[in-house]
Amino acid sequence: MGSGVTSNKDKSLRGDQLRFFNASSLAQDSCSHSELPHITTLRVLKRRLDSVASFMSHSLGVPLVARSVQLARYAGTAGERYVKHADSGPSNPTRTLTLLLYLNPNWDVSTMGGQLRLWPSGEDGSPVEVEPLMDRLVAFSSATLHEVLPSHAPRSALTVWYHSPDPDAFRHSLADRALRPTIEHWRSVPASPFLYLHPDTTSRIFVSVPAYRDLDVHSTLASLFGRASNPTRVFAGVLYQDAPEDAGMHDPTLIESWKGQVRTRTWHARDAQGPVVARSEVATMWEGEEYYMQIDSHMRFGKHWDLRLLDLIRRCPDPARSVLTTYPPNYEPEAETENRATPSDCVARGPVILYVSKLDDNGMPRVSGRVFTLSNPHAIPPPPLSNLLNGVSGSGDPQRDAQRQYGLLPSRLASAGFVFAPSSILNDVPADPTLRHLFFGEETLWSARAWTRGWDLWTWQPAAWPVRSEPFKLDDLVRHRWSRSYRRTWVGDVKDAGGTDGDNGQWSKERTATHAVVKAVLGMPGGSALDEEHALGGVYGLGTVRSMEDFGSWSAVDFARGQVKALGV
Ligand SMILES: O=C(O)CCC(=O)C(=O)O
Ligand SMILES: [Fe+2]
Repeated sequence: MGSGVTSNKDKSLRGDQLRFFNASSLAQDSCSHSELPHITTLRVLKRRLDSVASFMSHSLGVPLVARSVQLARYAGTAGERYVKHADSGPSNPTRTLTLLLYLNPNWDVSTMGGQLRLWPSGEDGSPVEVEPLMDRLVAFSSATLHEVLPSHAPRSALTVWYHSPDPDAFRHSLADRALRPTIEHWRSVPASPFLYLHPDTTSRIFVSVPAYRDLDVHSTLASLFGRASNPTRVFAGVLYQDAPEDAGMHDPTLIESWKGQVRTRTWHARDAQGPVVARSEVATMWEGEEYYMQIDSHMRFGKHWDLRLLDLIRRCPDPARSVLTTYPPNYEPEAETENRATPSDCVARGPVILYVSKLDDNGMPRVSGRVFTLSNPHAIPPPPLSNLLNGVSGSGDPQRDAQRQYGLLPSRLASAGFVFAPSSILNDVPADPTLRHLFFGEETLWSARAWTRGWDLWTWQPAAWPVRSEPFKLDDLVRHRWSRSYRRTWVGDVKDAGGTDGDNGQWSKERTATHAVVKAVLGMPGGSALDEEHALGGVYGLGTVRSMEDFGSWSAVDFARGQVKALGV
């Protein structure tokens, strides 16, 4: 297979040590036995680069073939560097596309240097710099001038060069087209290639789990801890709202290994007052963990979900004021396996876009989620893929950069069933315990409170994530069991007890009063008078950083008129 280690004679021009592999033999299993584990890893990484190249090849209509694979290591002991050069030239006329994947955990550019500097628009244009962070992928035309700045720590990268018969055609179609992807193209993108595992090794996560007579809650916890990279830094607060006949429903052995990290409280199901009140109760079990995650009691988690969320939030333009949220895809417990990836998981889905679909009969905004497609009128355009072409430069617009570089998409609304945010959100936008018996309406109200207090809402593209031997299955960060038929529900129990919509009992009265508060805070018709807590700037009211009018435009709801606006594409 590959040749041995080589290096350049003139270390001042190029100070790295190199190992080359033939792109096809890498794919064909012709290496020595002792090398096999490394080759397997390389193969996984290379396939990841190949899928990016294949996307670009399709988008631009230019065939691209992987020729050579290079592992390069700058020892970092003597400021090793690589001076300005292009990867293609007379000796390499068909080299077209350079894809680089950095393999440097814990890279700190302020002490280690080692940036890749590129001149995407030629030597007269301004250069862009890319930090060689773990798992970061950079793509550029091989004709682009670039250099590696002096490295003061060991710095490794995998490079694959792709060749085409006509590199100029490739370059020009890159330049001509902003690469506005069609949905077919976009769906074939291996999600965010920029996921990197530069790990946050200290943050703890508090997970809020209100449970109503849910026999799935311990399996949810087992998945939560079992699939985390660092389960010892995960803590759960569980509120069981159970009836006496539910005794024995929760198998303690499922959470035995983590019981020191599970804080519990139990209410009689009869005393349940809906999810918002339950979330408010669970919040009292928080003990200062840095992050807050709000989930439902019937969820499953993807491998390394903790690291992945910590990574994602760090890449939001304002990580301290950002909320990651989504309506997760469904799971069926019957289909659960260790790997949990089903054939359909191999198809890249778009991100889920949340929007207010209607106001219901009680005037409560209903939130819906749709998988993004270009034809979906509720869609926010996907990140343009031009970032793949000329290095990952900052555009000066942090929102755009987040979108472009990391597959983050701004979200109009937050879902109640999945929120991940710095735990300061617990102080800033606490669950409102006065919202008794509220079900629909919670999400829009909480979103408005968070947004007007300056919190940004984000969702993400589902990522291709290497899972065991199946490198490119989509392993979702989180899944949710959408069917309610397997369990008692709070709404169902209330109805059985006579608390239906037409009922004149206490429950209906209280719920109507709650709806009036929701409407009042949101500035909708039919609201009640606002008390101090719910007034503008009050603990359960709107914030003053952004206006409700702007939230209306953002979420496409005319709250004052009580109308849902049509969303433009
Ligand atoms: O490692 C890098 O950032 C770039 C390396 C490079 O330019 C090369 O090996 O040709
Ligand atoms: Fe290079």
